[in-house]
Amino acid sequence: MDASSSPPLTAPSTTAVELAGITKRFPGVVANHDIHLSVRKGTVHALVGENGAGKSTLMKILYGMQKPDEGTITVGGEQVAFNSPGDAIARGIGMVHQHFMLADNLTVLENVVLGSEKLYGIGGGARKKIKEISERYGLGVRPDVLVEDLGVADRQRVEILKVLYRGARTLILDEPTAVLVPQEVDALFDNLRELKSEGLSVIFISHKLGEVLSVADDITVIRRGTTVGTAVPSETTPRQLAELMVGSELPTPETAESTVTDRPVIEVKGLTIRAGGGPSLGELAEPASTGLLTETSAESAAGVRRVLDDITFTIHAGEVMGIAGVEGNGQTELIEALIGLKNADSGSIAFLGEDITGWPTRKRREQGVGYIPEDRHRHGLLLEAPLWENRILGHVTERPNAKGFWLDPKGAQEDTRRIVKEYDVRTPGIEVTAASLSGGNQQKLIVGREMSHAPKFLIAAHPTRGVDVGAQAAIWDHIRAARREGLAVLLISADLDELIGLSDTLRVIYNGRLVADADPATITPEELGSAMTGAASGHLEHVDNATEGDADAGPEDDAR
Ligand SMILES: Nc1ncnc2c1ncn2[C@@H]1O[C@H](COP(=O)(O)OP(=O)(O)OP(=O)(O)O)[C@@H](O)[C@H]1O
Repeated sequence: MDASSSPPLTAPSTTAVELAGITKRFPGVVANHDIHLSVRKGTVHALVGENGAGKSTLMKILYGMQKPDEGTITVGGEQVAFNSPGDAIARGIGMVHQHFMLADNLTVLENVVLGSEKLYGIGGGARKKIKEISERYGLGVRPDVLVEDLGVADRQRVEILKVLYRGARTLILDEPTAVLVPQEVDALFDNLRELKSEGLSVIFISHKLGEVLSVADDITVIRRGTTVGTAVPSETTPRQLAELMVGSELPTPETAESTVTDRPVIEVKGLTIRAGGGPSLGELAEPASTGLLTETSAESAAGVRRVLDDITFTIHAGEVMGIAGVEGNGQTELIEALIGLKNADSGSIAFLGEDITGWPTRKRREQGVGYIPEDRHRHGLLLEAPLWENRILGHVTERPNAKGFWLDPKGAQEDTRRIVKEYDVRTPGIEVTAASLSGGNQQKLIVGREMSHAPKFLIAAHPTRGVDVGAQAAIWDHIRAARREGLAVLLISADLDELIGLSDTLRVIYNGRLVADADPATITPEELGSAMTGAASGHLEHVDNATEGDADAGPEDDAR
């Protein structure tokens, strides 16, 4: 592709992109029905709607990943037909996916030029162009750092730069703020304003309606596959926007009183995992993610880096303990150690008074540990299997999926129907594959499955990621109801409103250590965000791990 093939800056029309009468059918579902979307140049245009409303489908059509059954696409005043993302890119359409697609072991420059070597070469020319784009839009991207050394927000900026490098004039951002802390969201919005001021357009998909109202110039609402209207951000409240999405009035959420007891359900003492160490127990395990942990306090004097460093906590029946932290600070390893996918180098885990440190994953699950995984595609679902088989996943030996030693498909199928109904999973049936569900509906299925086994301890990683506001409230209600019955929950979430709203106790993880406690009743998302990035805050009680509890993490502790 040639950079000069992107549309000229001064096209006569003020409309960047127009989708008209778009219809797209899948077996049993009309994903888009006569959709209209008109994106003005130099604006941020938000696309909102419930899970399964048809947002991703519409964007896949605009990005050339899927072909519409009916309707037209117009870019810069000219009607186009895309057969592939390459065609869309050539017309100045770029997409930043929710799951970043960068290669960790390559530099920023290598990642950016990969597949686009013809544009500006792979050396000086490319470096110059990257610097130029970075400066022009205030992205602060350095071409020669390794992607694995970058945090989530920096990776996102590299993704944005990558599409700009390919000549994008309209950028599609799919839930870009789901993984960012509030300060990073502000920085992203500054970047978007820079893009706008240069005449570029952004299509912004998000379930966070407050953010939508603060950043969008125009809003299009999609309901059940059809455009139901537009909203003017300055004249709309988040609640009104949600009601427009749903098509009815929203119930006011109930306020939840504390249900915390003094009965310990899970007791973790001195849990330590060194980088690269600890073979996995489960067949689903993945290699240790080192994330941001490249230096500083998690490194012992002996030079052995710890991705989890002397973690000690207790969660009681009826308690939700939230852990706040920027992604990559040890959360993944903590979750995997608790569910039995990763061995600890030292420390112990007790469940209802019994030491389960060496137990395999299946035994933990059978005894009442529920698990909503971080990455639903990798650990939560068999994408190509039907919904009812996904109901069985992780619970092969348990009722209603098994009778004695035998699988009970009928039992699983019946119960899948119940989950679909109770958790409002929008699907034409239980025989369709998990891959054909929208992202939010996949998440609802997983939450429904895990809650159905009446867990005593639930490991909930981003339980409502990608889920719309109505479904989020419903999932919170399910978790709160189980908490009243004595469920203990470890909640890890990038959504700080969720952490603050759902947690009884709140702790901050940084460089593999629990560094501070926060009171969910008084802390604000901004204060919590600062604490997560290592900054001090008056509303936090800083914890000295070494003196907490009676854990003994071993002799190497002295080295710190
Ligand atoms: N490849 C496919 N095969 C079958 N059905 C599909 C496929 N892709 C999407 N669908 C269906 O089309 C509808 C719209 O899905 P889409 O992913 O566009 O929703 P969405 O608005 O992006 O939802 P979410 O907010 O949950 O991401 C859903 O009912 C979904 O199940």
